[in-house]
Amino acid sequence: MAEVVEVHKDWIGSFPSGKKITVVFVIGGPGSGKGTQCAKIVSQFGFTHLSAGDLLREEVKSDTEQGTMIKNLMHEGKLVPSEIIVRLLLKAMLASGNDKFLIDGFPRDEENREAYEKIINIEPEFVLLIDCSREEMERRILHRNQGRDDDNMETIRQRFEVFQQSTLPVIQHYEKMGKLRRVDGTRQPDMVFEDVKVIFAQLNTQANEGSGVSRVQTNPFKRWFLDLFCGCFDMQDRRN
Ligand SMILES: Nc1ncnc2c1ncn2[C@@H]1O[C@H](COP(=O)(O)OP(=O)(O)O)[C@@H](O)[C@H]1O
Ligand SMILES: Nc1ccn([C@@H]2O[C@H](COP(=O)(O)OP(=O)(O)O)[C@@H](O)[C@H]2O)c(=O)n1
Repeated sequence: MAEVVEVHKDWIGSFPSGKKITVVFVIGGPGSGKGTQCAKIVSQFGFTHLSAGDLLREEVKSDTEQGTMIKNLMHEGKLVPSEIIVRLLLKAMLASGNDKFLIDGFPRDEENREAYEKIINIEPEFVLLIDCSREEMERRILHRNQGRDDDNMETIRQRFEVFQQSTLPVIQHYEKMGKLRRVDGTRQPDMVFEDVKVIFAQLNTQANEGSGVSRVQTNPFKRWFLDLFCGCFDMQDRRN
């Protein structure tokens, strides 16, 4: 008789053990340009972009009780329970097959962060904060024209409130850990990306240094000096 294996109903899956998974959180006020910068990061650095807001909007389309609950909370500019968003993130991460993730619009509060640590628990490499003035964010949202139910003055006010009250403690947490990377998001998108690029390029350098790639290969000057030095002593095969 076949053995009956009871699978826990909430089980989503897990990453293969030993595989290095890179996570970067992207946070900022509503309309600060998170989605805009994430699109640029994806095309240049090969990350999978997961927008917490987009995953929730997708869930709203499913005609379920949970979908209706999420729809109402988003319409009011309030946060959806953390466990829901963390499970949606994990599902999307596993489905992507990638190992580099940009998680946009998350964590929005300490509860989000704790649920992530409990369920996914992959330490972010760093947290990119896009800084922008409230007036500029408001102007951008009101011109966004994506037909979003929450892009109206009353909901925008509540979303700013949530950012001030709930997201700032998360920012302070990562700042204390030395993980916060702040960029000035009030400038044109390409100008903002110039700074973002420098931050992500450092991540690539760290990865090379931590992998089997020779450190010497990452620095052309060192490479040139060692070639010269080794050439003098006929050490061509031992230089790395
Ligand atoms: N640096 C920028 N300067 C001017 N407009 C921007 C900039 N970044 C984004 N936008 C525009 O502002 C709106 C909000 O940007 P978006 O990336 O959707 O923000 P978020 O994901 O943070 O809510 C969009 O219409 C976008 O095209
Ligand atoms: N971690 C998250 C992210 C978004 N959300 C909900 O999704 C809404 C839209 O988030 P978003 O990231 O798409 O948009 P912005 O407010 O950043 O423009 C928020 O106002 C929340 O209602 C959430 O509850 N929890």
